[in-house]
Amino acid sequence: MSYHSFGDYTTIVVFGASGDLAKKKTFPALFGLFREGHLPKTIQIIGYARSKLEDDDFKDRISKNFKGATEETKKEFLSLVSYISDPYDTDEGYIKLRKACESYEEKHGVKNPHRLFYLALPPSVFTVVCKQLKKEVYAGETRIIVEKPFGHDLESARALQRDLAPLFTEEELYRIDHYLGKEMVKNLLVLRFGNTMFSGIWNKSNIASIQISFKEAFGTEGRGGYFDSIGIVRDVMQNHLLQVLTLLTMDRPVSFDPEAVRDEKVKILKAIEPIDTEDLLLGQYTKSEDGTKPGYLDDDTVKPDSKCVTYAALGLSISNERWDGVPIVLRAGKALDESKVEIRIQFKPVAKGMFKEIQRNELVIRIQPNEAIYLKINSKIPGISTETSLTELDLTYSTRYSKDFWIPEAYEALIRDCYLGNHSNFVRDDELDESWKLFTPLLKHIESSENDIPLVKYAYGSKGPDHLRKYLEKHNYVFDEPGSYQWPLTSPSVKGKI
Ligand SMILES: NC(=O)C1=CN([C@@H]2O[C@H](COP(=O)(O)OP(=O)(O)OC[C@H]3O[C@@H](n4cnc5c(N)ncnc54)[C@H](OP(=O)(O)O)[C@@H]3O)[C@@H](O)[C@H]2O)C=CC1
Ligand SMILES: O=C1O[C@H](COP(=O)(O)O)[C@@H](O)[C@H](O)[C@H]1O
Repeated sequence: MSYHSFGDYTTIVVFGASGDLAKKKTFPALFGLFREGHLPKTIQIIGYARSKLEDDDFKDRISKNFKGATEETKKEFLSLVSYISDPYDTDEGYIKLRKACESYEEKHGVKNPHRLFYLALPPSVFTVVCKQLKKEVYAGETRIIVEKPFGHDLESARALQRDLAPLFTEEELYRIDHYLGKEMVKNLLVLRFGNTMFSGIWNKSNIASIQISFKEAFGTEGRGGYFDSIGIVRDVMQNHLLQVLTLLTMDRPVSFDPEAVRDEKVKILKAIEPIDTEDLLLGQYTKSEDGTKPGYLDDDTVKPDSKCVTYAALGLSISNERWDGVPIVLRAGKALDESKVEIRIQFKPVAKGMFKEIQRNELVIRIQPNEAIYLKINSKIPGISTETSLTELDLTYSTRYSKDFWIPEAYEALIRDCYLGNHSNFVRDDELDESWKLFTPLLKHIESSENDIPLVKYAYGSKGPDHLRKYLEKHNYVFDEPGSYQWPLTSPSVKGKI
């Protein structure tokens, strides 16, 4: 597939360059791409923010999180970087920016400028920055990476879209959902459509339930103030988990062309039924059992009686020929027992007949940590035993692939895609609209002061609300019988009878 890549003489501007995202993700990703030879050594990178910083202080700040940096590569990369400190809402900074672009382009004889703008900014300033950019710095070919959140609900997302649409075409906008840059998420289409054994069984006749789960072993400590008006549903479900679900359930696109992929994503989003507000499990974490970790409400930056949801499980259903009747659960929580994001697809039971006990097949796709795909299958216990055991076909990346493979971080992958002009892993306007249409009624229901939504308390470091097991069973998920599945199998005592 060929895209229109930006060339050797490109200017990358990071707005909000003094901020947290720029320091933790954007600049380390630019450095990672440079280190791996995926950014030309001739580009220029400009950080823009209001904070008064000397160039050297700025460079110190952004390079703290660089990985795999030798002094030499770091120095080489930082020699491409400069910093402009000016307001977002007046002309002077943008005029400086334009001059910096023009003198660089003139020096290198660039006739058709290539300029990439990364907005690592709070949404309150997106529009003003975009207006100024258009007025003062727009020239040649422009690409703009916009960070989430793209709105707080359907109405605000549409308002933002209305503000941006007259300024930049959809072709110029790259809305980041960083889950689309994760290696295993990028593998979903190949896994599904590149394997007859999967594409043939990917439907209601064979699949009994689907779960997508997001677990974080840390709470909102220090970010409570930000999180309190967001909640876990808006923070990771309306965007990251829904994106994963669309790739997992959409029909086969005619090609990997970005628009072909995104057309199918929009179709499947339209087929998802409105979320049943009676079918929710919502929770908020309390202190850890040993009292060493704080509860959500212990954070001084959140309202003392906050009803903010830090754990949610919700059921979805898709009304189309492929998925009708298959229960789908999205679940996400902060301050749990582990950090893990995975997809579980459980298959329908095989006919018993010849077996007294036989378990279901399950396909697990672990997005992080340690990417893996494993399929639980029944097999005869080796040797003289006539019993079956549940075992797996296992593709764990760390054991299958040598460490020489460079798996880019999500932000590295996405900035590279934008540079190359590949929109596949960015969120299109109609996709965004559909996702808000789906989630806004649920968010209104949860956040309305008239609805006294029950919030189940769970301890920091636990598996989540106690009711979770029952909730999943209600949605057709069958837990392995205790002792029936063990990994790795080290003794022949695991059950299952022929
Ligand atoms: N931090 C993270 O890990 C993630 C962040 N995001 C998103 O990325 C964007 C940036 O995030 P983050 O870097 O954490 O944000 P920050 O709050 O650190 O803001 C970035 C920069 O923007 C400027 N800024 C902050 N508040 C305002 C304001 N009210 N008016 C004008 N300028 C302001 C500040 O720079 P100065 O004052 O110097 O101009 C600040 O350094 C946000 O949209 C966020 O939701 C998405 C995923 C993860
Ligand atoms: O967007 C967000 O994602 C992170 C989780 O991202 P991951 O790549 O570490 O899985 C989450 O912690 C944060 O609250 C949310 O805003």
